[in-house]
Amino acid sequence: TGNRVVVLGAGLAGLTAAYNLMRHGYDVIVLEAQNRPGGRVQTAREGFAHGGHAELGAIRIFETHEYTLKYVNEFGLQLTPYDTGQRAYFVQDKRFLHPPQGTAWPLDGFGPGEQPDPGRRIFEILGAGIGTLGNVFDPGWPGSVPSAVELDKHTLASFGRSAGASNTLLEMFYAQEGRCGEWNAAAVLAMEAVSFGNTPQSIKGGNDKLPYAFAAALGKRIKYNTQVVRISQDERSVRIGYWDRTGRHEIRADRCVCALPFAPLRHVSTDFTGAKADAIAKLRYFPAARCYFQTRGRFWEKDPLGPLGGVNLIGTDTMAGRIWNTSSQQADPRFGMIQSYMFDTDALAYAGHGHRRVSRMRTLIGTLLPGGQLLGCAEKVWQEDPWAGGGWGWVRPGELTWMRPAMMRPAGRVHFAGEHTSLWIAWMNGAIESGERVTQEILAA
Ligand SMILES: Cc1cc2nc3c(=O)[nH]c(=O)nc-3n(C[C@H](O)[C@H](O)[C@H](O)COP(=O)(O)OP(=O)(O)OC[C@H]3O[C@@H](n4cnc5c(N)ncnc54)[C@H](O)[C@@H]3O)c2cc1C
Repeated sequence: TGNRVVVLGAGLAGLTAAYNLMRHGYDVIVLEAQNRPGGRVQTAREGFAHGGHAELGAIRIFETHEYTLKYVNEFGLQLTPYDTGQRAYFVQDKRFLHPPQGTAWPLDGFGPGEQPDPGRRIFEILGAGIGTLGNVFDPGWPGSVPSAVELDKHTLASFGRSAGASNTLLEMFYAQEGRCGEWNAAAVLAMEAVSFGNTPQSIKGGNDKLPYAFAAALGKRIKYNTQVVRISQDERSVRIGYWDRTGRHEIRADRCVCALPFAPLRHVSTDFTGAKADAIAKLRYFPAARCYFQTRGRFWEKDPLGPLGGVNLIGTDTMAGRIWNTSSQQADPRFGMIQSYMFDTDALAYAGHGHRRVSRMRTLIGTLLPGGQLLGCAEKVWQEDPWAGGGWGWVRPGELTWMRPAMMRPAGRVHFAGEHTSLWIAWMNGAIESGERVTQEILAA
C-alpha cells in the first residue's frame, strides 16, 4: 500500500515515531530486542521494600523539556519534584555545605580571579562558550557557524583550560555536574543552552510510565524479544532481517525508522556508505552508572556536619561521583533512597570492581554519609548494556561538524532517530524530538 513503516527500537525515539505515524494512518510495526519498552528509561522496583523505586536511566525532566512534557501531559501522567534541597560537597577530603553566593570555597589550588566566587567564574566561562555557538537550530549547525566549528575542536575541559580555569575550578564543576570534562565542548554547551532549567521533576511512580503509555497505545504493533540483524534496501522497499524466539525472519516495508543507538547498530549488517557508515562506526558511548540504596529512615538528617537534613546532593571527587537523595520521590516516608551517579572514569572504576562493586559502594557511601542503615540495592552500568553501549552518544573533538549531519540525514528509505541525532543529547527530550522529526521526514517523503 506504500504506507508500511518498520521502526527499529522501542526506546522513546522509536515509540514517538511509531505513535505519530500510526496516528497519521501508517501501518507501523516496531521491532524491539528486549522484553520491555523504554530502552534507557528503566525503572527498578525489585529489591526495594514498601513500594520503593529507582531510575536506572533517565530521571530529571526540566521545564525546558517541551517534547517530554508534551507527552507527559498527553498521557495524563503526574510529575513530582526531584531536586529541592541544598547541596553539600566532599572534595579534597573536606566535607562542607554549598558556600553562599560570593563566599570563598574551602578548597586549595584555585587560580587567579576564581575566589571568592568560583561559581560565578564557571558561569562566565560557560557563558562565553555559549555565546560563540550561533543559532544551534540552523539545519547546517555547527558547520554554518565558524566560531562553533572552532569550539568543536575542544573538550569541555580543554575549553575551560584555554579560558584559564584551574584544575580545582574544574573539579568543583565536576562535583556539581558530573565528570563531563571529556565531552565535546560544542555539543555539551549547545545541549546546556537548549535544555538548562531550574525545576527538575520526574514522573510520579516511575519514569517508565511514559514508554509504557506509548506502548499501550501501540498495542500489538510492538514485537518484543526481536533482535534486528540486517537492514537492506533497493529503490522500492526496505528489508529488515531479525531473530525472534521462532527463528530468523525478514520483513519488507516502504520505509524504516532506525532508532537504535549506534553502538548496537554496529552489530547489524547494513549497506550504509560514506559519512553515515563512518558515523555509525565512530560514535562513542559515554560510560555512566547508577547505584541506589534504600535506607531505613533519612539518617543524614542527624549528620554531625550540621544541617545535612534537606541536602539533596553531595558532589564528590571520589568514585561515587554525585550522591543524590531521591527520597522525596518515594511513596513511603519511613524509607529513604540515595544513589551514586557516576560518569566517565568514575563509572569505569566502579565497573572495574566487578562483583565487589556494590559492597565497595556501600563502604564508600558509609564513609561519606556515616551512621545510616543501607538496605536493598539496585544498580546499572550502562556501558555493559549491549542494547545501549553506554549512557549516550559522545563525539570526540572535531567530530561534531561532520558527524551531526551524517547522523541525522536519511539514507535512502531509512530515517534516523535517537537522542544522538538531536541537540538534546543525553535527554529524553532529544529522543522524543528526533521521533517527531523523522515522522515529519516520512510525511514529507
Ligand atoms: C544513566 C542515564 C541517565 C540519564 N538521565 C536522564 C535524565 O535525567 N533526564 C532525561 O530526560 N534523560 C536522561 N537520560 C537520557 C535518556 O534516557 C535517553 O536520551 C533516551 O531514553 C534515549 O532514547 P532512545 O530512544 O534514543 O534510545 P534507547 O532508549 O536506548 O532505545 C533504543 C532501543 O533500541 C533497542 N535495540 C538496540 N539494539 C537493537 C536491535 N539490534 N534490535 C532491536 N532492538 C534493539 C534497545 O533495546 C532500546 O529499547 C539518561 C540516560 C542514562 C543512560
